[in-house]
Amino acid sequence: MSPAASSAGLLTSFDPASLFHASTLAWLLGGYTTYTFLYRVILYPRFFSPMRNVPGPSLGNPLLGNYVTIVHSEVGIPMREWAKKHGPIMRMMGLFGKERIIVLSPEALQQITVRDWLEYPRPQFMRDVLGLVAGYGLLTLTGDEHKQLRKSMNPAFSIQNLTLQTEMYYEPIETLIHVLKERLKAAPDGKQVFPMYEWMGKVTLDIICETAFGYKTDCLHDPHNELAVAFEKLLDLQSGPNIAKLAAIMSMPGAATLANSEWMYHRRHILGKLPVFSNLEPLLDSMHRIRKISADMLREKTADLSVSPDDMSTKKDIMSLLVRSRKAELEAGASLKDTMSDKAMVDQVLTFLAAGHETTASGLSWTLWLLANDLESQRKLREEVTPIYEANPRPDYRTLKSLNWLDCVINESLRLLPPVPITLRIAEKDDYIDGVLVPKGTIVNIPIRVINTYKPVWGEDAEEFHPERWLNLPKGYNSAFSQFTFIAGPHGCIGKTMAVSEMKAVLFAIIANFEFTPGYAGQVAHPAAAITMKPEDNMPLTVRAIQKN
Ligand code: HEM
Repeated sequence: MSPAASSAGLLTSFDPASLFHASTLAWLLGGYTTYTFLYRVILYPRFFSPMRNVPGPSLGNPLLGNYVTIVHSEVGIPMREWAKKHGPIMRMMGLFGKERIIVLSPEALQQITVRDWLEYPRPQFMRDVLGLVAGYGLLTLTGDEHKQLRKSMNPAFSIQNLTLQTEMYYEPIETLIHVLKERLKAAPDGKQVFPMYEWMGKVTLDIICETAFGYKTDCLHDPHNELAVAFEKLLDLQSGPNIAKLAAIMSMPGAATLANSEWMYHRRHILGKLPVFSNLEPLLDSMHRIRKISADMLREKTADLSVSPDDMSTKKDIMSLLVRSRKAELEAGASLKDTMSDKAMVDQVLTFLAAGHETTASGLSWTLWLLANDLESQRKLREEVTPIYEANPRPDYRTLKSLNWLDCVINESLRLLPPVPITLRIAEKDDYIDGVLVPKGTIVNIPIRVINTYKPVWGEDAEEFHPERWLNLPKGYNSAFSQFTFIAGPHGCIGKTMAVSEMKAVLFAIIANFEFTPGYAGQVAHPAAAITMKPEDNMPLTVRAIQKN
C-alpha cells in the first residue's frame, strides 16, 4: 500500500467517538497536563519568557526554583550575594517555574512604590495573611479605599500628636529600668544575661497598647495579662515555615473568608486536630481575644463623654483620636454609615498593634546587639545621653530628635538590620522596569536588607556597623531610596516617625542606666525571618548597671 493510501485509510477509519473512550481521554488529559507543566516549568522560563535574559542566579530546582537556597540561608543573604554578581535588577525562580523579579535601583523603587503604586499592590496571598494576623486595614486595602483610610489616619501620626504621645512612653520605660535593676541587685558581680528581645517585646507592647488605645497591659510586671498572653501566642506562631504554610492555606479559594468567620472560630478545635491546619487554632483564638479586648476598649471610649471632639489634653491614644473625629463628623451632620464603623476602628487599632510592636522590639534588640559589639559607639552614646538624662529623664520629642549620635546609631542599625527585611508587590500590568519587560502577574521582590547594604551606594564597608557614616553620607546616597527600612510612597510605613522616636526614648534611657556586652564568648547573631526579622535566640546580652559617681 502506498503511503498516501495508508494515510487516507487512517483518515477514513478515524472515528471521533473513539476520543471519548475513557482511556483515550485519560491519555489526552495526561499528555496535555504533562506538556503544560513542562512548558511552564522548563521551557517558558528558559526559552520564551521576556525576562529570560535578565541576569540572576541559576534557575535552581525545577519545582522549587531558588527557594531551596533561600529557605536554608539567613534572610536576605542569598539575594545580597546575587546582587553583588548580577547588579540591581535580577530574575529568580519561585515555585513551579514562576519567575520573580528583584529590584534595587532608586528608579525602579520610585516607579513601583511611588509613581505607579496603584498598579503594584501587595499580592493577594500576602494581604490575606496580614489580614488574619494584623486586622483588615492599611496593610490589606488598596486603591481608593486605602487612600481614604490613610487620610483619616494621618492626624494620629502627625508631629503634633507624636509630641503629645512621647510622654506616654516613659512609664513603661521606667518600669523596665526598675525591674532590670532589681534583678541585677541580686546578681553575682552585679551583671546578668537577659534575653533582651523578650524585654524589648514587653516594653514595646506596653507602649503600643497605651498609645494605640490607652490600655495598660503592664506586662513588664504582669506576664499573665490577657492581651500580652494572646500576643505572645500569636508571635510564637510567626516562624518562617508557619508563615509559608499560612500563605499556602490562604491561597486556597475561600480560605481567607472562612478563617475570618465566626462559624470557623467556633469550630477552631477541629483545625487543631488536622496536622496542616493545626496552627490556625491558636491563631484564631489569639486574634479573637485581641479583637474582644479592643472592642471593649472602643465601647468604653464611645460611652466616655470626656472624649469630646476638641479634647486633646486628656486622651492622646489613636483610638480616642478616631472616636473624637467620628464624633466631630456626626456633630457636623454626617450620617453614621458615612463614618468609620466600630469594626473598622477595631481593625485599624489591631493593625497598629501588630505593625508597631514586634518591628520596634526587633529594631531595639538589633541596636543593642550592635552596640554590645561596638563598645566605643556605646560609650559615645552614653556620653551624649547621660547629662540630658540626669537633667530630665523624660525628654520631649524635640530633645530626643536633637541628639546627633543617638540619631546616627539608630539610622545605622535600621539600615544594617532592618526589622522588615523584604516585601513583595505584584505587577498588575505588563510593564517595563529598568528597561526589562515584566509581564502582568509577576511578583516583584523588594529586598530591603539588600538595598540598605548595596556596596555601589554605601561603599566597601556597607555590611559593617559604622554610625559615623550618617555624619558624612556617601555621594550615591538617595534620601528616599538608599535606606529603605520603612519603604516609600503611599504604602510606606505610616508609623515611621513614631517608631524612631519610640526607639530613641527607650535607648536614651537604657543606655544611661546600663552597659551591654555579648551574652557569651563567640556569640553570633541569629536573624530569623517570618514577617519581621527577629533574633531567633531572643538575643541574650550581658547587662550591668552603670554606677553613678
Ligand atoms: C522599626 C519599626 C518599624 C519598621 C521597620 C516598619 C516597617 C514598615 C514597612 C517596611 C512597611 C511597608 C510594608 C509593605 O509595604 O509591605 C510598613 C508599613 C506599615 N507600618 Fe511600619 N514599621 C515600623 C513601625 C511601625 C509602627 C510603630 C506603626 C504604627 C504604630 C507601623 C504601622 C505601619 C502600617 C499601618 C503600615 C501599612 C502602611 C500602608 O500600607 O499604608 N509601623 N512598616
